[in-house]
Amino acid sequence: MFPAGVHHSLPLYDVAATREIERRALDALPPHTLMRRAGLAVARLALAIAPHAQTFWIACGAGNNGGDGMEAATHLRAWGKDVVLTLLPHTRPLPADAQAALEHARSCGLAFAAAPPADFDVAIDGLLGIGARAIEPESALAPCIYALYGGHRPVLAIDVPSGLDANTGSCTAVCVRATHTLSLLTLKPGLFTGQGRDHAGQVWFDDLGVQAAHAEGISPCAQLAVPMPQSPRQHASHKGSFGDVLVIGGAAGMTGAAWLAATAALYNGAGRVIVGLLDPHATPASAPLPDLMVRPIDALMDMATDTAGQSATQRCIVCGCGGGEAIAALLERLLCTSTPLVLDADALRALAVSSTLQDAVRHRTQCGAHTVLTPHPREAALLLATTTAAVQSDRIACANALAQRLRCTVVLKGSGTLVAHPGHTPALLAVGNPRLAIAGTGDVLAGMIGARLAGSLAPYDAAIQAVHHHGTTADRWPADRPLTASALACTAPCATS
Ligand SMILES: NC(=O)C1=CN([C@@H]2O[C@H](COP(=O)(O)OP(=O)(O)OC[C@H]3O[C@@H](n4cnc5c(N)ncnc54)[C@H](O)[C@@H]3O)[C@@H](O)[C@H]2O)[C@@H](O)CC1
Ligand SMILES: Nc1ncnc2c1ncn2[C@@H]1O[C@H](COP(=O)(O)OP(=O)(O)O)[C@@H](O)[C@H]1O
Ligand SMILES: [K+]
Repeated sequence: MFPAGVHHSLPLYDVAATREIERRALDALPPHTLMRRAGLAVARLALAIAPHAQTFWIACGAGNNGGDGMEAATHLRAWGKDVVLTLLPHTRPLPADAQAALEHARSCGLAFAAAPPADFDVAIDGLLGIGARAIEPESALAPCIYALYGGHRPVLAIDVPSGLDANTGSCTAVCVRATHTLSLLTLKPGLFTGQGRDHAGQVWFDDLGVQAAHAEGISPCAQLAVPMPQSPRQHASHKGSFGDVLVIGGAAGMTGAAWLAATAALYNGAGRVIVGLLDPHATPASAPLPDLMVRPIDALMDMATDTAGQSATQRCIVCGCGGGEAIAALLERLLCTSTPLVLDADALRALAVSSTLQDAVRHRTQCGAHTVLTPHPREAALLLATTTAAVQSDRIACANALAQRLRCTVVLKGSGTLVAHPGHTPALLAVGNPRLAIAGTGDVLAGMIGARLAGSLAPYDAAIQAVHHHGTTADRWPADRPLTASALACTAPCATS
């Protein structure tokens, strides 16, 4: 058992895959072994979370998630704790494993209380696991769910917070808000994206000793990603070794967006950063740093579209940050180059309404050129001709669909950012926090990706590394220091992290 998050790259399995792994394990092990292991793991974690707690409320549903809770109860009771067990009313018999757990609990002297305790030190949520359907507000489950987390005590969710969709991280307003979740057998993607991070709290993982042996041939639906460590720079190098980032954007009133992307590219290791602003009145003197080069937009476009004399892989174009409507007219030319491209913001909006530009993106890939799109959910919805709510209701599927449709790398931003790339398992990064929900942080991410592409990283790796740096920097930001996009732009990744 260990905490899952930013330190380990781990496969994520959806419910169908988890059921198959569970079936194989159940076939291979003596009856009830898995649930006994699950119960012990839950009890151990509950005690680790609150070593001095005395009263544990274990809320059990009528499925196997409840069975895990009953097994946990037997251990906590044996360790001298006061255990209050409740069981949701049910009309159908319990599944066989849960029924065995119930009989085991009774044989250990445990009885079921008619109602939740008036007070408790720790609550354990065993109401619903991967068998959950969305809980409607009028559901008979609702009062129990509110009572679980309404006491402001630690809440340990077994496998999945009750009501959360384990595949997508979506839920209704009635869903347990846990402080900790112990994912059993497999790690579920819904714990890390959409609304999952708000409901799961700190996620722990226990494979019950079986996953690796029984997952053979079963593909994960995503990978909880940790980037490859960055290699230190060679001594025998020069500024050309680290590539040029060309930033094209910054229409009138939005020049800040281009400066943010450029600054982030500079701090993230680009050899040179050259900016072409679409605002005709902007002057080179307006650059926030003397390190940034500024060219008239026409000159920069000529430079961007002329790859003679320079290896195209040593350059990257970041396009669209504050680009306004003017960016659309430039995109066709830029898409014809073989230079790696990061398309953000207004470039994405232009792409969404033009099938010609979309064809050009696909064509680039056929020619071996790299394109990275960095939509937030609203931009992804425009590109997929759907609604933002539909994107958020299944972020993994939408990121995959967009990457397949446009045959390029897609970074779907937001809580639990996804990096999808045709032929790769989507990467899910459980980093970042709501302090990033401020204007300009997306421009910073575009620049961070651009610097890595200019440094010749493959697009999937460049995106994962940049999202990880962007998110972990925000996660480590001192609580008493305001996080702004410009401060975030001026952060450099460690060579070995
Ligand atoms: N069988 C085993 O030995 C093991 C089972 N495990 C546990 O088993 C869980 C899955 O068990 P189940 O498949 O029984 O599923 P659940 O325990 O999630 O419960 C499914 C039951 O709840 C009902 N239900 C679903 N949504 C509802 C809603 N919105 N309102 C009211 N009732 C609702 C269903 O009709 C069904 O009766 C896992 O999440 C995990 O906790 C794991 O511990 C591994 C071992
Ligand atoms: N609640 C959140 N949790 C984690 N990351 C977030 C959250 N809100 C925003 N972010 C991150 O902040 C960035 C915002 O990007 P974007 O919406 O494009 O902003 P802008 O267009 O203003 O630059 C993205 O990288 C996104 O993943
Ligand atoms: K649960």
